[in-house]
Amino acid sequence: MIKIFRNIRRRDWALFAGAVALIVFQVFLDLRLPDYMTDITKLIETPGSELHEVLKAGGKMLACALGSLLSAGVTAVIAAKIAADFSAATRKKLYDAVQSFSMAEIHHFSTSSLITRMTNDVNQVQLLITMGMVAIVKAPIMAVWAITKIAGKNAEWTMATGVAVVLLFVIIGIVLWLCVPRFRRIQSLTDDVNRVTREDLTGLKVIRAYNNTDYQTDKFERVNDNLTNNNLYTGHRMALMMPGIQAVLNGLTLAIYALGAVMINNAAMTDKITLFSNMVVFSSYAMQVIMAFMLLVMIYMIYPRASVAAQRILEVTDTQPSVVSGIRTEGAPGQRGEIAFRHVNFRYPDESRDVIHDIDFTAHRGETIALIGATGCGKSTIVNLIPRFYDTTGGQVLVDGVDVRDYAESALNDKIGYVAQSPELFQGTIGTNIAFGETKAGTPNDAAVRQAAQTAEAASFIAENEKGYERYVAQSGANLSGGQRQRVSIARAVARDPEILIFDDAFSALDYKTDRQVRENLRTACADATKIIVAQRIGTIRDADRILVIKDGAIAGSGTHQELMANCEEYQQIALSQLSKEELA
Ligand SMILES: Nc1ncnc2c1ncn2[C@@H]1O[C@H](COP(=O)(O)OP(=O)(O)OP(=O)(O)O)[C@@H](O)[C@H]1O
Repeated sequence: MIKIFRNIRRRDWALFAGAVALIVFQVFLDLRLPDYMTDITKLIETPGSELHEVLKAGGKMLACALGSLLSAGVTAVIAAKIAADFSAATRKKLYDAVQSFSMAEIHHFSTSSLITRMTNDVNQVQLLITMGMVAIVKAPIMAVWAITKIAGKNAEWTMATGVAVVLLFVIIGIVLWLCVPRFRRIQSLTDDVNRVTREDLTGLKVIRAYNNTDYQTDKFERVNDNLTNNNLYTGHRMALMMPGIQAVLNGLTLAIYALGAVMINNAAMTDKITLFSNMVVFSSYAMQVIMAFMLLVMIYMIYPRASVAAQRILEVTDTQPSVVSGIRTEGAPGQRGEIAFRHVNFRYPDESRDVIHDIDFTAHRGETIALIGATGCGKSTIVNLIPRFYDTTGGQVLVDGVDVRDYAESALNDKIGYVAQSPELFQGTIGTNIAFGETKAGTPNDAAVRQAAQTAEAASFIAENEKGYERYVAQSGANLSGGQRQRVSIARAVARDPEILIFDDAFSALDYKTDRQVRENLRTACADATKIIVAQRIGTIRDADRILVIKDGAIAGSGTHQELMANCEEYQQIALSQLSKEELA
């Protein structure tokens, strides 16, 4: 827990020191109140006392109360500021950590859990700082100070206060024993609610089309009920605690007054008023002692959840990304657009077997290399190793003669234009989406954006809309068709003018005519770039310089369309399943 407080900014520690001074001042003022009360009682007891003397003592009491109020207000403002700064810094740290993660870490934590950790978990720790900071500092100071004030005053009353404190601890102990394990579960149960909600929202169309709203609703209700029941359990027990504490408080006042009544009754006439005044003063100090312990209770209520939240945050920020950036900014001299796989194997984290085996091929500058094979055979996995979404578990991937692991992340990314299987667009405009890729030369300019849109056959549909490149794109490109999204994402890759273009099944939503046209455009506009094309359609890849046939994660055949038709059975099967013999001839 303490480790997470390193995220408190240095200048906020200075504020914290100021808050501690204010809290000490506040406790001092609070504990002066009973002293002035003693003065007033003494003045009333003393014959001949003047009213203005009583008013003067009363005025001091009022000033102390107002001073204490003001200090408490300023302290609360400082605590809120420190907590808000802490949250901002922690969220930034989490964001940076997530940005540095490879797909392996993202899958390990899961997207929904990462979102809960960045929002809800940070809020829990923020709450602890806002409410707990004052309590943690104030409670011990107040308890010790108040105890020294009452110590040695009266054995019976001190004993009653001691019993009340012990009772308080017993009540709090029992409630916390029951609740802490449940507090610990709240965060993971919140993860579950987020996960199901996210799945519901992203799959809304499918859920409705399959009349499966009830199934998903059941799923949601289950996780929602788990969280609700957990909250109810802790809520009910915590609710019992407050009346318990109240009873102890009232019981203590009653005990002090009952003991006082007996003492006053047995005392000589002259001592009765002094004893009465002592009793009133003692009971106010005793209340301060109890209040100090109640402040600690508040921390106990927030601490377990905040502690779990802090652990979850630290799990993310302490995780070292499995893909670590190298330092090379350039490839081997004279090399450009060269990709070489050297006996590459790969196994996904937590899986028991390799999904690709001994992949070995070289792609030269300007070549088009295609990967084809049955679904799930490992095509995407192979191309994902080039931009280092994952690192190989055996062998080497070289770009321009240098192992991809040796490149600085941005230098490697600069060389690559990647088009994913499901095109991911961002909220903005068509123009901002195509110009999305930063390169060494900066953001692609308007001319590059327009040229890329031409190459990707996107220019015509962009021109159809009156806003053109300023047309609004919703989150994930939800207001564009599948084919339009694919064309914008192809244009985005082309606009970077990269050495290497990777198309992971990126033509699947295009009609045959557009598919052919885009490939022709790429051949001329990106003649220098090495193109790696993953595809399911023979038509998309038959003109490639080399086609790799992938079967069960290994290369089952390699050559041109003609060569493979002549000597690769797997390729022939795929080809004949899609095209007639005449078309293939
Ligand atoms: N993140 C992952 N964790 C574990 N296994 C995975 C992961 N992603 C993919 N796989 C598995 O790896 C194998 C290869 O998947 P990959 O996506 O590379 O196939 P593909 O040939 O591109 O398929 P498709 O043509 O259907 O897109 C599959 O068996 C798949 O289940």
